[in-house]
Order: sequence, then structure tokens, then C-alpha cells
Amino acid sequence: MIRSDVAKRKRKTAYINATFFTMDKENRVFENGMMIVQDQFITYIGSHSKEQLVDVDQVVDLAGKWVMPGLVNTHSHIVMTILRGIGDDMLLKPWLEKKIWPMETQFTTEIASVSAKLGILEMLKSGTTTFSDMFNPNGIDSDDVIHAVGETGIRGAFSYTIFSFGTEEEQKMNLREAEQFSRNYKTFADGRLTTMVAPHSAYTCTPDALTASAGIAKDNNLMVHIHVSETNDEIMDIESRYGFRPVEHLCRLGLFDQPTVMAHGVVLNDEERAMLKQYDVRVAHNPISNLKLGSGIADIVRLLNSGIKVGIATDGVSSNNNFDMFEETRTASLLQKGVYKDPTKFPAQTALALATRGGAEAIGMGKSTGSLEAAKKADFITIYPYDKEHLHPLREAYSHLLYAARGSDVADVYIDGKMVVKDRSCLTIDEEKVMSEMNRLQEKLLK
Ligand SMILES: CSC[C@H]1O[C@@H](n2cnc3c(O)ncnc32)[C@H](O)[C@@H]1O
Ligand SMILES: [Zn+2]
Repeated sequence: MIRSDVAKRKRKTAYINATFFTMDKENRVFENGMMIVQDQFITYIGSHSKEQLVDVDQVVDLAGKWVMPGLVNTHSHIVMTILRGIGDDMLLKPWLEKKIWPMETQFTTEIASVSAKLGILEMLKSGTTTFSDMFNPNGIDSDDVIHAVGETGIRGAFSYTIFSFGTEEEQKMNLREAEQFSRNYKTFADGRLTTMVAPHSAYTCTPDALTASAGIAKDNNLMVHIHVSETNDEIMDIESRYGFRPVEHLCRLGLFDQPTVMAHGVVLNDEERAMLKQYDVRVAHNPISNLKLGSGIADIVRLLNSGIKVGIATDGVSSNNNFDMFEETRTASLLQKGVYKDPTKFPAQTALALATRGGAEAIGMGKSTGSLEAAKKADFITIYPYDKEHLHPLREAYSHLLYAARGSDVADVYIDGKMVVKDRSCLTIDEEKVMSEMNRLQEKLLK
């Protein structure tokens, strides 16, 4: 090979000696396996192979580590991270109207950017490599905030929320800006970030705003992200205002004509599940937020049996109160067992598949991430179980990943083949600075 060819050839790295949990459709696990990453992509995953090592530039020995795809958080609000600890123990409606929205009107670009960085820092260090987020654009420079998100190295969709609040002119401006933002950043940060069209809900958006949202999504070939059927109150409210429950109301307005992710889906009947399946609407399941706000428990077993795509999600940290997807996925599994009084519901393979591949498919990123397979992006995390008492005995590792592991067990995180967390230190975010700025900003906000 002549020198210029060597320079052009993409760098190849082999990761060896780990146990690889691929989370692919066959749920393959390779003990003492090997994964080759060329540039951002996985080119090989399987058992150790000398032939595969021939033209490798670098070998990384992950002896004793467990490797799995990065987790996919399908519904969050990182800009709200400053509100952690604010508004505990309240029902959704008073929580939003009396606590959260009044606070959000005081948000600045600095609050939003530092919140976003702290939220992503927590996500990355607890193993989330992809997220789908809705942010309230009120009072902030959303261009600055998405640039801050881009610098962290995370993958995902960051969506500008549409509300029908304020004067008619303000509502029109919100729609115009949402469209502009979703177009401008449809492909951003080396293709790691994209956008969706995000009307907040059927109760905060007029039918006109919902129809306009559907139009923006269609014109720009974008997905829709919206809160739906979170509480009984919401069902009664929408039914009394429009004569239909939220799912049918949104469907009639054309919202589901584009691929849609609905957050929550706590209160659904058989007819609605059939409609969601028919329109390929996906559900982001937020078990801890739903419990904390006293909203209820989504029937995930029925959703999955109806063939609906489901992902796991945290929601914001004012209603959670963390971004730990290991804890969230475990809670999702335990709740279905408890509700059905059947411990066979939601076993480790189902739950972990939803937290990874299923979540990626739900948010339209299933071709590029969510499992360790050749041709997918190299988004993966490592756990070193040997010095962790709660992961011993080591043998039943798959079980431990659901029933025993925590976000803080994650050692290293790679996105697009690049290391973003190394031995629990984030390489893309100044951790101490972000935490101290967040404390200063929250003190100021609450004064
Ligand atoms: C941060 S942008 C979106 C908007 O949504 C509000 N919000 C946060 N969590 C929930 C929830 O569980 N249901 C409905 N709305 C929620 C948040 O305060 C923002 O204003
Ligand atoms: Zn939400």
C-alpha cells in the first residue's frame, strides 16, 4: 500500500476480550468476543478472529468488561434539569401550572445551556448515548442551546416545543420558529443530532396548531413528538372540549400521518391501541415520572402484544428525579410483573431490548444505533463488574444488567466510535464547572 492510501484508509480499532451483549434480534452474546470499529461504524462483531486483526491499527483490551449498546432515552427535557428537586409530590396539572411553567418563564439561555450540559453529563455517565428531547423555547436562544448539546457528543433528536399560549401573533411566531429550528438542525453535529416537530399536547395546543404541526412534519419529512394520554384528567378534558379522547382527536387532525412518538400512553383503551398500531405511533414509556406525578401505570404488556413499538424514557428530572436508564428499565419491568401479578412478564431480554434497540426503532434511529451489529454506528458502553459487589456472582450477567446494575456502574462510553466517557470521567464536558454553574443558577432562580 502506498503512503497516500494508508492516510486515506479509515482507522480500524479492535476491541477484544470482553463479553459483548449485542441486543440484536437474536440476542447474541459473545463471551471473549471481538468488535471491530472502522471510523464511526462497527464492521465486525463476533468471536475472536485472528483474520479480522490483520489490518487493524489499534487493539483495545477490554479484559473482563461487559459491553452493550448505549441506552436510548426516548423522552426527556434536559433544559429542565435546573428544576431537579422543585415541585415534588404534586399531580401533573398543578405541577405544570403552579410550579413548572411559572419557573420556565424565568429561564435564560444560560440556564437552558447549563441545564442541557448537566443533563447530558448525567445521561452519558449513566450509559445513555441517544436521547429524544423536547425543550421549551420560551426566553432562550435555541441556536445557542443546540450548539451546547452538539459539543457534548451525544446522539439524538432535540425538538422545539409548540404551545398555543399567548396572543395569536405569539402563537404564529412559535410555529414559524419551530419550523425554522427543525429545518435548520435536521442534520447537525456531524449527523448526530436531528429534530422532530413537537406540539406539547392536545391540551396546550389548539386544533389549528396541531394541524399546522402535522403540516410542518410532513413538509419537512420529520417525526412528531408529543405528550398523549398521560392522566385521566387529560382524557376528560379533551373529550369535553372536542368530543373525542386524545388519541382519536389527534388522529383526526392528521397528526399521526407522519411517524409519531407519544410520551406516556398511561390511559388507553383497546380501540386506541388499535389506532396506534394502525398508524405506527410509538410510545415512550416513562414509568418513574408517571408514578411520581401519580398519573398511573401504562399497560406496556398490552401495547407490546398489540404490536406497538415501545421505548423507555425518563422524562425530565423534576418528575423523576434522575436520568438513570438502568433504574428506569428495571422499574418498567417490575411494574408490569406487579400489575399482572405475573413474574414472567417483562423479563430481562424484553426490557433491555426496549431500552436499546426498541427505543432506537421507536424514535426512527433503528438503522443506525441501538444494537451492536455490523454497519451500525459504534455507540457502546462498558461495565467493569469485577470490583462491584452487587454484580457478583458474575455468571448471570444478563440478569444483572436489568435487575442489579445502576447507571454509576458504567465505566466508558463511545458514540460514533469516539470515546466520550473514560473510566467515569466525561471527556466532552467540564464536570466541575457545569455543576458549580448549575448551583449558582438555581440559587439565583429561587431567590
Ligand atoms: C421542556 S419542553 C416541554 C414542556 O413540557 C413540560 N413537561 C415536562 N414534563 C411533562 C409531562 O410529564 N407532561 C406534560 N408536560 C411536561 C415542560 O414543563 C415544558 O414546558
Ligand atoms: Zn415530558
